[in-house]
Amino acid sequence: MATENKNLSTYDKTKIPNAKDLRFGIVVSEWNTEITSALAKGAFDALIDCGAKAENILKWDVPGSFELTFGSKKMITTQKVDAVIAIGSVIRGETSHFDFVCSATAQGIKDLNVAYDVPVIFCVLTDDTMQQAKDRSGGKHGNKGTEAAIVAIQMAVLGK
Ligand SMILES: Nc1c(NC[C@H](O)[C@H](O)[C@H](O)CO)[nH]c(=O)[nH]c1=O
Ligand SMILES: CC(=O)[C@@H](O)COP(=O)(O)O
Repeated sequence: MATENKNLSTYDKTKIPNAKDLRFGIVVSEWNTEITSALAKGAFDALIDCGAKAENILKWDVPGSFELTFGSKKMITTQKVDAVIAIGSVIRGETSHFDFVCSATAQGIKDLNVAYDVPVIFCVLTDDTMQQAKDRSGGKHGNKGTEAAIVAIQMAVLGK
């Protein structure tokens, strides 16, 4: 289902585990900070709405989406967190650099989920235009940060 047919911000709180005892890391890329800041707010607000304590949410910034893998690994290996949300916004430019950044970031985050026992949630927008990014970070399609927060809670309690 394409995003245009699914609002990214809708969730049924009665079906989400309470996050009061969970600790979260949020690693945020500074590229396209207008977008990534909105995604991070959406994620933070949703975690709080689902019972998480503000003092149990640790936020780090990294330069770009390519650095999300290292930043998330550092978070996992040095901090006590039950899940990490990796937030980025990659917007296509004139060259193929977009493809390399998107692929490397997706593969890197996937690799972390294989190598470690802490879920890392892929909250990286990969858009052709700034408008598409705005639409998915609090615009007409909702906020992918909200969606990522709900996934983080669900994955943090999986198997427990
Ligand atoms: N063009 C975008 C980038 N590029 C920067 C890379 O992510 C990386 O920081 C650099 O290659 C140094 O390693 N990053 C984004 O997050 N979004 C972009 O649109
Ligand atoms: C995703 C990118 O790295 C891209 O925004 C860089 O732009 P360009 O391909 O025009 O150098």
